[in-house]
Amino acid sequence: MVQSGELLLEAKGINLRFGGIRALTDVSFNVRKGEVFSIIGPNGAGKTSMLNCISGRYKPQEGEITYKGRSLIGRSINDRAAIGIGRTFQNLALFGHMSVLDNIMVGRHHLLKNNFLTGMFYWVGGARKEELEHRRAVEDIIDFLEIQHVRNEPAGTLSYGLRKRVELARAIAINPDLILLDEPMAGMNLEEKEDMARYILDLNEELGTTVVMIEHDMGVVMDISNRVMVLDFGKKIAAGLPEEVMADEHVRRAYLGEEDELLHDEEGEAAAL
Ligand SMILES: Nc1ncnc2c1ncn2[C@@H]1O[C@H](COP(=O)(O)OP(=O)(O)OP(=O)(O)O)[C@@H](O)[C@H]1O
Repeated sequence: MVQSGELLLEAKGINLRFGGIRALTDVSFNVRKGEVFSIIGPNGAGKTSMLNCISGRYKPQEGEITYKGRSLIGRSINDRAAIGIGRTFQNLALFGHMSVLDNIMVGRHHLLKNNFLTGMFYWVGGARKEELEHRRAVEDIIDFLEIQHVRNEPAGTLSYGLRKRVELARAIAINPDLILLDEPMAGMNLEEKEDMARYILDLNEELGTTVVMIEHDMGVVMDISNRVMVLDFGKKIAAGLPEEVMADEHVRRAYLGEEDELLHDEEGEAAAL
């Protein structure tokens, strides 16, 4: 999607510690409206911690995060969902015994205006109309992600790739302007990865949702990201266009360690000859 340049999310000087562990050190970055922004880095680099600071799961000891120009610090997780920040998790967090449809309905709960009292006037009040609207919105999401064929199946019986898609559906159900995806392709086969990449791009291009994504698959990152930020040991070591970041010497050393090992092996072999 074309970037409008308008800032949607801004993180400044984020510091997050767990006892003696420094998960994030002075991390600053911004995400523009309409971008696909990827966060990459080796295991333990602080990627999920950063996502958790945005979604409200973790509270940084120092730093500021603003969304649409308003501070997020001090806002609850539900509050952040209500202002349009959706997320998926690294490990699946679906209700396995519930149907796909009901799992996605859970995502809409915070949008339900009617409570128990108005619920008593279900047939005469607006509650029925509201529920119908929600059902329609959920059906649209089901169509969008092409999961009609499993809509009534218990989520726990689906293949891994389909469960990840249902999780994405539930995150979309809150009508997010910003969606945080934690390793959306992890554990998927090539075909499932290609499908997921297409859904993320459709979400971005057709629904205009801004995406912040953690992903280990470099092919996917290069293919679908507008910009990439690299974390290493809790610090930002690079940010920019995917090709710039991949060409960065520091990043190659930190992140593409395998390549260094390869070089060492070649050197080792050469030395042994
Ligand atoms: N709740 C927590 N309690 C204690 N330490 C934590 C907690 N969450 C994260 N950490 C630590 O913070 C550091 C960063 O972890 P984080 O999960 O953010 O990294 P990551 O880049 O997402 O790693 P991975 O790619 O393995 O998922 C690690 O040293 C981790 O052990």
